Amino acid sequence: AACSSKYVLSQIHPMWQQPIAVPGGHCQSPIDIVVRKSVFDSALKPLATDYDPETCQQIWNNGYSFLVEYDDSADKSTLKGGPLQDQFRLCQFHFHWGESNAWGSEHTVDRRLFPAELHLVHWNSDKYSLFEEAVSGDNGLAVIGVFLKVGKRHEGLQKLVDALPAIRHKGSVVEFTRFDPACLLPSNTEDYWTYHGSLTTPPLTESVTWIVMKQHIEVSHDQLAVFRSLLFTSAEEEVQKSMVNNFRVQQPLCGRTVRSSFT
Ligand SMILES: CCCCNCc1ccc(S(N)(=O)=O)cc1
Ligand SMILES: [Zn+2]
Repeated sequence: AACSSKYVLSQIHPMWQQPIAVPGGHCQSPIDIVVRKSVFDSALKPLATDYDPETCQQIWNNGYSFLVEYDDSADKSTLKGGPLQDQFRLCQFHFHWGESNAWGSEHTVDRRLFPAELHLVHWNSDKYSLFEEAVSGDNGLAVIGVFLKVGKRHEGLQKLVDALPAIRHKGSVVEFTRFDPACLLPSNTEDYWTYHGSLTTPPLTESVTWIVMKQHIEVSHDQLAVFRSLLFTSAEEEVQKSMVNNFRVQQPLCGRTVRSSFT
């Protein structure tokens, strides 16, 4: 399945701008990871993240999710190793979640749904000079996916949760500094699945090396409830819609192989 990275036209579903069908896309994301069909690859290395909290700049509501954005004008917060040959720069992270704890993740593992999923978005700074170029370029992006489960309170996440009421509406931005995203990674960063896919929201370009961590992180019910207090809508809109179920439906594998770094 040749994974092109050209822009693909997609039908936009009124509900959540949910692209439901993507003609011409054979490497779309997210997918269901069928564990027994994944192929162990001993050449896969542990992830090597090197994030500088000083590059953290702002947190904002873009009407799909909330994003924490990093200064990616230099190689200061980087990702290497894993399945990657090149060096990638962190540009942002965000989440996807459900209206209930029963669903919300984009990827699934043997059809198992998680209440939420974290995406750490990086672009290939060996090949490209801007995120916008890498978005539609081959081997342009690397996204780390981390599943969230409801359990004990995540102390590192709380600083981010406390900032959310200030960005309730679409388009709101507040300064957000000195946040180390490494605190959101699971303790085990050796075990992951990896496959070639796409962005899960427009432009849906097939430029992503996905790295989905096997180990989840835990957050409390109350922390996740604050995610759901965000709104899809801007302050001016008369009907306010709560920001929930901002995940894309699973896409066909189209013959792709999912590799695992563990047996
Ligand atoms: C050209 C401007 C694109 C902005 N948005 C990029 C984008 C979309 C989806 C994902 S995801 N959900 O696949 O990680 C990451 C980044
Ligand atoms: Zn995402």
